Amino acid sequence: MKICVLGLGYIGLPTALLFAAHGADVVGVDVKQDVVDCLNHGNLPFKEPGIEDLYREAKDRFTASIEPEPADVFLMAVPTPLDPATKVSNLTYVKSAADAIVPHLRKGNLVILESTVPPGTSERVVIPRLEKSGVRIGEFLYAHCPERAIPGHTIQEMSENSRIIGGYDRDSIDRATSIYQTFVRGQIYQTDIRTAEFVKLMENTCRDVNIALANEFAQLAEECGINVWEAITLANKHPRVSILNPGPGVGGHCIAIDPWFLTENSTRCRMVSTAREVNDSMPNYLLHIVRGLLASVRDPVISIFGVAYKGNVGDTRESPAFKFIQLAENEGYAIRCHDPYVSEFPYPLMDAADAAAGSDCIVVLADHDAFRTLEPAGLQVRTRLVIDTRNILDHERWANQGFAVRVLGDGSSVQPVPTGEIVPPASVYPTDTAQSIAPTSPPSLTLLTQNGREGFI
Ligand SMILES: NC(=O)c1ccc[n+]([C@@H]2O[C@H](COP(=O)([O-])OP(=O)(O)OC[C@H]3O[C@@H](n4cnc5c(N)ncnc54)[C@H](O)[C@@H]3O)[C@@H](O)[C@H]2O)c1
Ligand SMILES: CC(=O)N[C@@H]1[C@@H](OP(=O)(O)OP(=O)(O)OC[C@H]2O[C@@H](n3ccc(=O)[nH]c3=O)[C@H](O)[C@@H]2O)O[C@H](CO)[C@@H](O)[C@@H]1O
Repeated sequence: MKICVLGLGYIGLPTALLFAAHGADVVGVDVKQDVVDCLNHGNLPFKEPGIEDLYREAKDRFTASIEPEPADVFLMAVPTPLDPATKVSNLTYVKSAADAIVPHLRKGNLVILESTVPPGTSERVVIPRLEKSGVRIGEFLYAHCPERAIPGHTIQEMSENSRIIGGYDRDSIDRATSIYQTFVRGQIYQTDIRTAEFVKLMENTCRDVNIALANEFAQLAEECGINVWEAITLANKHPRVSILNPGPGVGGHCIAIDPWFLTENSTRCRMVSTAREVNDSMPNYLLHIVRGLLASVRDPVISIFGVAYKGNVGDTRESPAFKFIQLAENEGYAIRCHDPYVSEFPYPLMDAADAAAGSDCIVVLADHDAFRTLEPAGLQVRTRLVIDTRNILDHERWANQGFAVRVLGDGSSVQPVPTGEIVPPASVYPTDTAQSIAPTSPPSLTLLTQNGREGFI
């Protein structure tokens, strides 16, 4: 069996390699020549746990190309971004991938769309484009098989998660099921195309709404003068309550985007868009906290630790860091960034010591494991203040080094501690040096447990 996978990004590449490692001949197609060259030279274009081992297993049956080739199965895993101005899905890449399949489409072929799309996209947009080949739907098979794997555990989850397969007809569903069964060990659930499109969006919208609730609880807890992390831990002891974690906002290529796909053709949705607004406003709320704490500091410098959209990934797509930096710069704060997982970012990335040098406030935005054990002893800051938006630092360790620790969602008061002797280095870059930016008294450590997550009862 030959499979042609269009789009060799975070989803398409691991999927292509899994098919190849399980016996299919796979040609992976990407419009980016550097991605194709990178793979054909035996290198991988991004990091993800387990991908090197998978590549070694798959490489004899995998080649990369800039152009699609005739195949038994065509699988599209191309981007489906959101237009930031209109909050409407941008289907350009899906359309161009479908058009690229057209010259090669034959009777009996199966076309699979893995990209996340608004309900109805397959029937209204993709299938009619594929039919321009002269082969009618029914003569070729079609399925929408949305991906559910979570970045950071993509390869493990691609094999172990259950999957939804929505097919045009019985043949489409059965054929797609048998192909995924080559490597999927989770249950496969079958349905129609539009339901599969809808289910994927419901899953991510559900998570977004629940994170928004946690973010609102964090703000309410601060008003009440209590610690939301302890409160969530206790509330989650209820057998039917499972509150998520607050944070600096929701990023990534999925959860910050997909709820808009669900609602773009509806006039009825209030909860979904309100949740988006709550999560999108978290960088504003965070800056409000910073502003209060640094009110008396002249020429304030903020050091951001963690610009990735979440912990332990190098992906910065839709990261709340972008909005926080933009807002802070607009108010005259100088920004210095550190992220041990990210290699490319529109702002210069520094090591922890350089990023903290002369800083008035370290703001932890991403919950990288590396930050849990971060040693503050050598950091030459000007004001000993750290804001932990993820409740992941070892607060006692920071407090022992004289830092005031402000935890998002903890309403106890915190006073920054000026060191008096440290000045910011001349290298603190002015506010306009980013090349471009995407569209985008001593600390009151009232946490009752280490990181306040478990065990206080
Ligand atoms: N990243 C995730 O964790 C995740 C999880 C579930 C679903 N999804 C969905 O999967 C889809 C792909 O996401 P991703 O994160 O892999 O995107 P990505 O940006 O990492 O990769 C997409 C790749 O497709 C290539 N491409 C664009 N147009 C093409 C074309 N016409 N032909 C061939 N290649 C083309 C791009 O150059 C890029 O390398 C999106 O719809 C996304 O919402 C992503
Ligand atoms: C339903 C679901 O699980 N879908 C997953 C999701 O993957 P993801 O990596 O985007 O998801 P998250 O890990 O939730 O991160 C999103 C953002 O929310 C922040 N966050 C998270 C939890 C929390 O309690 N508090 C927070 O503030 C976090 O920091 C980050 O910014 O979409 C993929 C593509 O569709 C899916 O395939 C994948 O299954």
